[in-house]
Amino acid sequence: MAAASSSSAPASGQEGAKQQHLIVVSNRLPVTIKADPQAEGGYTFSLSSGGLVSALSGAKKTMHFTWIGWPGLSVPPQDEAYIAEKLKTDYSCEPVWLDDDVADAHYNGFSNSILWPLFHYHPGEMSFDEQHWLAYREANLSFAEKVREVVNEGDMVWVQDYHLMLLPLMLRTLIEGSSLQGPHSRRELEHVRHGVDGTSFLQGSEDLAPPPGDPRNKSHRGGAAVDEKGSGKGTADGKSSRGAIKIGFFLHTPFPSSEIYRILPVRREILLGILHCDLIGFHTYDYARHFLSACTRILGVPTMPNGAEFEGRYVHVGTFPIGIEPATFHDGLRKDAVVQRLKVLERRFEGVKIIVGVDRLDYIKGVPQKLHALEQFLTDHPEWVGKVVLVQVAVPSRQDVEEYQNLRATVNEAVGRINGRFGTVESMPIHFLHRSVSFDELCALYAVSDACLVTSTRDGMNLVSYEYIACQQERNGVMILSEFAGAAQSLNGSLIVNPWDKFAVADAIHEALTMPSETRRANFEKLSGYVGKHTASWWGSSFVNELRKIKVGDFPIMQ
Ligand SMILES: O=P(O)(O)OC[C@H]1O[C@H](O[C@H]2O[C@H](CO)[C@@H](O)[C@H](O)[C@H]2O)[C@H](O)[C@@H](O)[C@@H]1O
Ligand SMILES: O=c1ccn([C@@H]2O[C@H](COP(=O)(O)OP(=O)(O)O)[C@@H](O)[C@H]2O)c(=O)[nH]1
Repeated sequence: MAAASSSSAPASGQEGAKQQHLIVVSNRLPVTIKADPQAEGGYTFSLSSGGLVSALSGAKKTMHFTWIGWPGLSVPPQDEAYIAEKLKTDYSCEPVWLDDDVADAHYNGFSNSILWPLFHYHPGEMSFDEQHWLAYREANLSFAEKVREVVNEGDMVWVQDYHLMLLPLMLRTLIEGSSLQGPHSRRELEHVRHGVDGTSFLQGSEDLAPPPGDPRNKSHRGGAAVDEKGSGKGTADGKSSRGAIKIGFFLHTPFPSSEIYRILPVRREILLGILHCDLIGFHTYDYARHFLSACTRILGVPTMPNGAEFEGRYVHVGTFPIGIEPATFHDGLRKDAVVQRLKVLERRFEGVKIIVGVDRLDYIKGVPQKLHALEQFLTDHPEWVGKVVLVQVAVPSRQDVEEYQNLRATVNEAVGRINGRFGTVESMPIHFLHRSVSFDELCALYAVSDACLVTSTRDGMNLVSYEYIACQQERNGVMILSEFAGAAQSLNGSLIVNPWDKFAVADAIHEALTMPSETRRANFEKLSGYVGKHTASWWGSSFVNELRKIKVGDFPIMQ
């Protein structure tokens, strides 16, 4: 652990003593850094917008706060200190530097080609590769070492998302020097800890090292050694101080049914990784239930509806549905530029109904399903041809991963075919934008649209649906929402659809376009009430307050 003076926490004084230190750890830092020879120090820095940044703005005001993450670029070693200093001073951030190949295999490899498809029920897209697993382990270890540098006893560490599922386990072992003796850990921790040559991210725990010649040393779960830095610095300072820090974890994606989850070759290791938390959060009750049932079936861990007993501790499990800051969109809609843009769009589409779609171009977003449903709708209702358009923003995403390149070709083909079939010289049914749009353009697009269509085949939450509602005060447009998005559990007042049923989605499009204004108003009131209350900052403070309240060693249910 850090000496108090090396942490960004106040070293002493009354305020420092009172304020609790919250350390948020996410794969990416919320700061965009760009090399710019004209800028002071050779780099520009800007705070990214996004759910997590808004969600934590409340906590930042009342707590001492540090954000740890990968800065998203590699720089010459001599520039690292300048960037780190700037991040610390201006943004309370601490960078984790990763080698390019480790960053690539961790993010594009294990995170986005293994965990992402599996967690979104696409096992066919999953390509397990032992080098990716090793990079995942190595990157998680680099994050753990950075946390160890800044953390102090009594701090809360909040780990974000599927990129960092081994981190809680590594923090317990590196920082607290405990928890390696339990019956569940003994076997699988070896797989996380030991490489082909038996090197470990810990020293001094040789009791768990596979003996030389042990076949596990050749297992895909072992593999290349953690580098010198990792193996050398990992000693837990000889301390055994369970409960010295509180650890929370939040998963932004779905947690799949255990029948899907158990496909993962390292299924035990990943579960053990997060079971070393005090609090684990999910967007929905279903995801929490799937996680608990995976723990029981795969690890034999005793569970209750709100937690699991793991190695003498109670791991609390809860649902914390994320939200947005609607005020940001309300303010956006008042901007002159947005008001003007809205007028232009209204004139351009006079007499035409607009359906908006905004998705990263990801196979989980069900864009082909959306296009097929629109095609079905225009086939069933030719009277609407020329009177309705789908404006589909498809934000390029993860273009280094093969499945995303294939998806782009599929979607391009479908757009071309449908526009070719239903288009006229005057109008095309689909306006397809394969790029991101500015915040102002997004506000205007949401506000001008009569319906929003979300057809994700799986989606942790889906914030686009919240943002659309935040922009519908005037128009009271209709939200058509996939039952497979986490948002469907909360957004009562939407038309809920099965995106795999193109006839049902086509019917919902018709219902949306012909819905009486009183019904739209009543639905909007319900939706807007929910979005206005369950904001991003509400989410952030709910989780942090829950973590703060937990007493380590408490067994609330099982006592
Ligand atoms: O930017 P990427 O690394 O490609 O990741 C994509 C997005 O992942 C996260 O989204 C997830 O979290 C959302 C908020 O909890 C949730 O609504 C959505 O269903 C998840 O997919 C992240 O929050 C986004 O910023 C990333 O763009
Ligand atoms: O050009 C765009 C269009 C949208 N978004 C934002 O991307 C986020 C998408 O979040 P969501 O939860 O719907 O899905 P995710 O992409 O995180 O899986 C929303 O906040 C959008 O406003 C964006 O960054 N650029």
